Amino acid sequence: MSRETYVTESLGDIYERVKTARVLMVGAGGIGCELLKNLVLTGFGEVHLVDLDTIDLSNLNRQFLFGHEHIKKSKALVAKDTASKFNPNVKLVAYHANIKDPQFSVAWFQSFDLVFNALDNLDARRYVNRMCLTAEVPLIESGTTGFNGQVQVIVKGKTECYDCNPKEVPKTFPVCTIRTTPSQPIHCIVWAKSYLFSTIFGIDEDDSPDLDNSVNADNASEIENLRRENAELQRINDAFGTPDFPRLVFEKVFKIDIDRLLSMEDAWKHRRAPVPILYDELQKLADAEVKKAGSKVAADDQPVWSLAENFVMFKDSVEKLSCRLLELRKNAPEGGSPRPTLSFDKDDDETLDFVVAAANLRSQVFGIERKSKFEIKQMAGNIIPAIATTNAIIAGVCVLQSFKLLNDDLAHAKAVFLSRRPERIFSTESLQPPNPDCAVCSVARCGIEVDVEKFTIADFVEQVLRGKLGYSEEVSVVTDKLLYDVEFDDNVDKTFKKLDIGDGTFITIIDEDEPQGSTPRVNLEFLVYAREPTDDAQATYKLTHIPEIPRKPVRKQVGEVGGLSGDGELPAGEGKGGGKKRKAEDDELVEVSATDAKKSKVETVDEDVIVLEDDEAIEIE
Ligand SMILES: Nc1ncnc2c1ncn2[C@@H]1O[C@H](COP(=O)(O)OP(=O)(O)OP(=O)(O)O)[C@@H](O)[C@H]1O
Ligand SMILES: [Zn+2]
Repeated sequence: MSRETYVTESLGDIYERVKTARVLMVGAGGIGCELLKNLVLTGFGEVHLVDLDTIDLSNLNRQFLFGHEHIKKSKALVAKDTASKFNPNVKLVAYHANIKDPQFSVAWFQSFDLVFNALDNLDARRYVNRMCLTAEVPLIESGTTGFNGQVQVIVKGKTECYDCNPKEVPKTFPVCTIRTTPSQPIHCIVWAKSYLFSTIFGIDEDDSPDLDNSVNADNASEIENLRRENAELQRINDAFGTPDFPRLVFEKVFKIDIDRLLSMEDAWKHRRAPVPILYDELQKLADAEVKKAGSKVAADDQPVWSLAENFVMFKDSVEKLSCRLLELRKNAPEGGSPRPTLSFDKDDDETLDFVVAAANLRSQVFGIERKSKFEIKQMAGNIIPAIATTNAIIAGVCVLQSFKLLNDDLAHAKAVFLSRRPERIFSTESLQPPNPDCAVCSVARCGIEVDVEKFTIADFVEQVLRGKLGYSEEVSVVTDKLLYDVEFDDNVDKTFKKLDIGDGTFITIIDEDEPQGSTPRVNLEFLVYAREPTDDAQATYKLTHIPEIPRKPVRKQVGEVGGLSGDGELPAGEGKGGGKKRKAEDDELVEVSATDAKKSKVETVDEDVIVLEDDEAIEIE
């Protein structure tokens, strides 16, 4: 019997719909490989897949569409080639690209019946969520962490979207723990990865962290020290790429800075004082070890490296990364901005070696246990081991949920949770209606066409928001950062282009005007369409339509929660009051949230913390 006969027998009438379905799968990693296999074997008519990454050795244990011969090749293209052999009747189209690229427009999203997310980061998930809401295409969102997994069905206006529930708050470490009093290996790893690495290789010299906003009575001296250390590091950066550079960095962070810490005698009354380490001594130690062990020094990632091995790797990785960055800068377009930088990637051996060696050397200084490269890779990459079986189960659930959508049976679609609890592996929940306070789905939407090289924030605020749409002074303009509000007008004369607003950028307008007895208007989300530059002196714009922007509903009490009723429609007037979502467990999916700029601005006020954002950047508040 042919495959088609089996599928017809098991799926019955839905198969006709499956055969003609045109679907998009974003991400071809752990879940994506399993999902693509399922889609192809089920006989979905046309599957488009997007992944920006290339195949890494560490993917092969579970991403079974890839083999050794594919390492460094595009995940999307190889996944397509391998899976196309499973079922020649399925049309596969692969893109080696970032889903955020402008080529993937709203119209392109609209051309699909369904979108599947098989991603590994919050930023891309949120982006696809928004695109699907804008394009009004159903989204099946999935994720796994170790033995846990979940699938969520998202349909605009009918269910919660990905952002209806706040995501876990970023894990933070106080600045003083990281900078002055580390006591655990993770503190040294965070220092190496998020502070030292980005100061040397990541931050444009013109754009060093602005700490002014963060100075408060408690951390003023700390911030002052940090500022001075940054300035010193910048000076060392003048020697970037020269043979002296690794030594200068080493002496700065493991001797000069430590001596300065030691001068704060009070700090060491009740704790072990750090002990600086000396370049020349370690060089001697390393020479002796290299003589004995030859090229085997620090070759392995399982054993904990000796002090000398960490020293050798530190120098070696600083040299290699400096060369790499100089090469990037050499090849960057003249006057182009931003200047090239390097970012930490746990799968990039040279960046990992740097973090391992720098973290372990710092651990030595503070009398903390050193860790192996293998362990540090997990800690620095926030890795909970991926489990192939979890991915396979979740990918299966995604397809089962997609049948409900293709069959127009949203009422029977569910949010599905997989966990390792012995009494119940699966739990399900009815889909909840959108959260009326959600800043992403409970919004008005509109497209705006502009010449981004001419149109400024002032034009936008004056002509569009105040002139055309009747907003008051009390309004904030936000992308992934705050661009404008009544107290922040630094950007008013900047063009959209200068602020990185281009084709496909979302701009959110938050109404903060709360007239007596009324609520503010819901957020308005603009999607920018960049127009071909013209010679017009006037900065003009065109809206796709005049949006209706209703006022926010008056907040409901907790408990007024309604699931989808039998016919898949919302019970009239019901909203999500909260509390219905599965309770977070200790081992729940850990997502490090890059909350929207406006929100994080508020949330981190007065905090003396380092915030690890989703993109692993360091933010010092
Ligand atoms: N913006 C994006 N556009 C396209 N693909 C993306 C984007 N962000 C992430 N991805 C892809 O999503 C996939 C997620 O797969 P997975 O969670 O298995 O991660 P991985 O990088 O393959 O594995 P690991 O993180 O465990 O090393 C990756 O292949 C990644 O390249
Ligand atoms: Zn929402």
